[in-house]
Amino acid sequence: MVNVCIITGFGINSDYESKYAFELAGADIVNRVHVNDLINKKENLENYNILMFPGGFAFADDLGSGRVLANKFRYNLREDLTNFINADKLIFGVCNGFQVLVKMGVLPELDGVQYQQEVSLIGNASGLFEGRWVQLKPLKSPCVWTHDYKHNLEVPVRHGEGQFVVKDKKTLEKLWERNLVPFVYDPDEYPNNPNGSIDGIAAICNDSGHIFGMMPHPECHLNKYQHPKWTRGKIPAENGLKIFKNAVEYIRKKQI
Ligand SMILES: NC(=O)CC[C@H](N)C(=O)O
Repeated sequence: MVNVCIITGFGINSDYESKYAFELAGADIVNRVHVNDLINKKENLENYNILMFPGGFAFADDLGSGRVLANKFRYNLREDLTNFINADKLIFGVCNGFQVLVKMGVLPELDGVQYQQEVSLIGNASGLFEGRWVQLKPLKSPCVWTHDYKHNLEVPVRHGEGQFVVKDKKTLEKLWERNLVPFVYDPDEYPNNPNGSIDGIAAICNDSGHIFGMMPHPECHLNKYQHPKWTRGKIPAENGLKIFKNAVEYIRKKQI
């Protein structure tokens, strides 16, 4: 069985699209689960094998996007999350969800999960909220979620704090040495790189390829009708649905 837990509550707004993406991808159970229901034990992560943090404005981006929700998990659900990660299950964070994962310190977890932040996503270099479709180039990586992308992926961005930064040069070197960057903005220049991320980094994964985060929204490009040029231009060969299908097929094969 492929059972997906999609975190919701407190200003998250891409949970329904994310649920639909996993249903299209063939998951068996896809539940939107309020973070408080996990904390109050009304729900339990051990009933799931895929966990997604969707986009939105959790806690209205107070203290910086993703910070409060990251702390809610880090200080109330650390044991459950660690068990989930150690069971080789899959975790995905999109936009606000990506911000949560890096600020919780579980991505990229270069020296094992220690809940210590190693990278961040800060205010866009433009100082503006950026919203548009962008091109991403897939790169070789262990990422389960981006397996077998052969063409540039076109997906929308909509964020104010998407600038990927690292705590030091060593961290950046490790990300490249270990191929932990599954997507870069291509071309790596504004406006296609909407936020000024270092090296055009749009997404990162951990060494196992099970934990993955990206700023653009693949759940908003699941079919050609969502693409802005579907009535009058060339539709890209691949869309965001493949990310969700890769995850569902991985779990089904591994029966985790
Ligand atoms: N669409 C989103 O998830 C936005 C993330 C975050 N609120 C930001 O503005 O950067």
